[in-house]
Amino acid sequence: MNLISFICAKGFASSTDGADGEEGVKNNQDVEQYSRKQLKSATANFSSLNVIGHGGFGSVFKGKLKDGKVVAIKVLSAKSSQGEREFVAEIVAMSNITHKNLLRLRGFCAVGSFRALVYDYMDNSSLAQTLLGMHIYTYI
Ligand SMILES: Nc1ncnc2c1ncn2[C@@H]1O[C@H](COP(=O)(O)OP(=O)(O)OP(=O)(O)O)[C@@H](O)[C@H]1O
Repeated sequence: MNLISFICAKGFASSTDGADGEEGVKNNQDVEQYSRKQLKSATANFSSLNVIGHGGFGSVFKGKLKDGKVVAIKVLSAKSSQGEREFVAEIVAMSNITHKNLLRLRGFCAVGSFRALVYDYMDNSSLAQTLLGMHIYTYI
């Protein structure tokens, strides 16, 4: 059994909604397994127009799923130092946490050598609101 099969066998992949928006830290939110086709159609075939950032994992695309949900899709780059273990570790760790101040991992895609993580999209204004809500002040 490979690592991705392990995730699925453990029951992380599901098509039902998790405890979105609930307060407190919850365990085992549902994490969906997306097909590459679903992510392609969400991002207009991973159009460079939809690239919103780059991180250690690879490029991040803004996308819209069939259900209308706007998401951030992190596609693992061949150049990334992160590999299969880090990919699986992120899914296992994030699927165990639901908190109003943390981005929700909605799902993942693992087809052939293609790997992607799908998060709720957060725009700058909601990020600023979250930070204000956390009462973060800077002292000079
Ligand atoms: N859920 C999200 N919603 C909106 N934009 C996002 C989201 N996740 C990532 N981004 C954008 O993509 C960029 C890269 O994010 P990413 O998490 O891959 O890298 P990072 O924050 O530099 O962390 P790391 O070094 O761990 O890869 C961010 O700076 C942000 O602009």
